[in-house]
Amino acid sequence: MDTAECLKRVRERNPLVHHITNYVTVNDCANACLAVGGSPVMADALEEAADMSGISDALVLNIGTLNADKVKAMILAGKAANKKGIPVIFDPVGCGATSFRNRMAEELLKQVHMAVIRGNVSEIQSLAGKDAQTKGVDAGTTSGLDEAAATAKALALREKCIVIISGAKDIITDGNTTILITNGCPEMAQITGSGCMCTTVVGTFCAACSENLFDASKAAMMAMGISGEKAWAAYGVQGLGHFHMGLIDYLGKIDEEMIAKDGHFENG
Ligand SMILES: Nc1ncnc2c1ncn2[C@@H]1O[C@H](COP(=O)(O)OP(=O)(O)O)[C@@H](O)[C@H]1O
Ligand SMILES: Cc1ncsc1CCOP(=O)(O)O
Ligand SMILES: [Mg+2]
Repeated sequence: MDTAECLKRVRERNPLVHHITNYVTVNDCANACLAVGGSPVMADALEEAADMSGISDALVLNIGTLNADKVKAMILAGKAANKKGIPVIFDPVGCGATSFRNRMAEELLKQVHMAVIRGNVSEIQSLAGKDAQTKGVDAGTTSGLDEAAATAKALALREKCIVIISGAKDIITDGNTTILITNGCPEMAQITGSGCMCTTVVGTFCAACSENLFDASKAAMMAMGISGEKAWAAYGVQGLGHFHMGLIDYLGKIDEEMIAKDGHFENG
């Protein structure tokens, strides 16, 4: 499925995307989902997490501000999502920073089948069992592109899922096919929420195009990167606050023509 077709489907289908996410960027994620054409719902109560996933088209699990109860809700929602056959998209925020986070992330992978895992390089290295240090929620340890791609592939094969490492070039792999998205701009790493929004956008595209999660992930990462480029060009001069809002503006403005013309990738 080409990228323009993926975007068209998101807008036609207006999928419901259940999120259990952090309290730092929750509003950014809800607005990013709406802007690209989805319908977000944030629900983390133990009493309703499974029911909400039961009426949704995808589930996004983001451990940015985790606690023991939130993880229990994630497991209930994740199992309901797996049972229903909707994709679960996992953002292992801060994995590699503390042992609690590492243990909880491992537990989630044990209990729930994730369709897509999206994180920065040290988060994915840590999840893959490599020695990695995450600086709070920011990529700590770095790695060459080839080494990062090898780690992503190994994790994708181990978890039977798609793995995305975001960065200057975003790596997307299912363990067999690997591509690099070259859209985006360095300033995206300067605002909190660009990673979380990426995961939300991936979740929204996967919800609408669940028959081809690789193409959906590719289109979603392109949409995010293109929106970042255009927002920086339009609002960067005014500063990071305007850029932040501009990113959501462009997630709403992006259309089939723009994604087909401005989306760039290389084979990995
Ligand atoms: N140096 C860079 N050049 C281009 N795009 C970047 C760069 N750093 C981050 N991005 C983009 O910013 C978004 C968030 O990625 P990242 O900063 O790795 O996530 P996180 O916030 O989870 O650490 C992605 O769309 C990614 O492509
Ligand atoms: C700062 C922070 N602290 C806990 S979650 C969070 C937001 C992380 O967002 P992102 O991964 O998109 O930078
Ligand atoms: Mg992040």
